[in-house]
Amino acid sequence: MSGIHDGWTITPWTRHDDLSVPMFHKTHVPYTPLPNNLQHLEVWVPAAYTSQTHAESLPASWLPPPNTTWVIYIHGGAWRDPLETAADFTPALQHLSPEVFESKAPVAFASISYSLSGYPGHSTCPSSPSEYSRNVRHPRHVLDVLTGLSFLQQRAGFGSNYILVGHSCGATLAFQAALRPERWGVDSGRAFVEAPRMVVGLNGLYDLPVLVADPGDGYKKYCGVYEEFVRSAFGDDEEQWRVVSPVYVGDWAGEWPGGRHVLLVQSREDTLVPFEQMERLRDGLLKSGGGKLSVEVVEGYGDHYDIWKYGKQLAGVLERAIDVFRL
Ligand SMILES: N[C@@H](CC(=O)c1ccccc1NC=O)C(=O)O
Repeated sequence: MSGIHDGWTITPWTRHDDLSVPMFHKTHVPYTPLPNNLQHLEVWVPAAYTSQTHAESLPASWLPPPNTTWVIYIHGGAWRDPLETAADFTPALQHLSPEVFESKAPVAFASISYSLSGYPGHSTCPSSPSEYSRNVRHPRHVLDVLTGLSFLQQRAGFGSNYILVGHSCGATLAFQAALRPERWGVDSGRAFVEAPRMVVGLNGLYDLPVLVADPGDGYKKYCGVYEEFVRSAFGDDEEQWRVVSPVYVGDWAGEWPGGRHVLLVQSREDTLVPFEQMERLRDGLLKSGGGKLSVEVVEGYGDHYDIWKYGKQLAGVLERAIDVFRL
């Protein structure tokens, strides 16, 4: 694990003083042995948790303490837009209140990049058929996320002590990643991945058949776009669209036994994702989540991308999530 091909040790820590508190950052850490262009992740750890608060660098092999709670982000972009990346998490890290780090329980952050589906019609960055990282289909997206989580867990040893946060299709992926991995064709004997105790969904896509067929007033003009990206990511078998949608999970308590908290954030001003997507998942979680899963809904504000673009709103959501998680 610590050989020369290990993605953790080949990637240096660099110090960043432009975030809410000084942090050490690893960028583009490959989480699989022969990574494509998108199979990498970002890591940030507050400098206060190192023994050298004022140091300019750390040994690349350094790891935060094993009792650290991790907050791990999955970006959106309809499973296909290369302009949304793991770096979308940065504005939130700039806006977090420094008080978050005054607790004795340390917090670190990661953001996972993953392979995308084809987007030959992108206005500025069309995919070409030869780009391996931009021509995958489900379950590759969620398997990449699970591989990234497993990579981090094997190194940093945090187990289920983490909050998985996703925006838009990243929220879909976060809930998929919380379910038993066998669902996505992972052999449980080989897949060392522990589910999160908390998932935070931001302006998420949770019911793909309804999104494509009947998204409601104000959203019908996007039916063609929804259908195009759903077909690109999940293929033409409409039964599959149901199988992959979190809304149709019949037994949350059984499929995510370690789940303790869900926080759903949706803006009514979101011009791309109908509010009803969140309401349908909320109802499903309340119905079969069992006694151990708490579900909280927060109304967000602004348009679809505003929540992460102007990091203040996402920072507030993370502060709330960390508070609930620590209860
Ligand atoms: N920028 C994306 C559009 C997009 O991300 C999107 C559009 C409608 C509903 C949800 C979306 N994103 C979810 O991840 C694209 O060009 O496909």
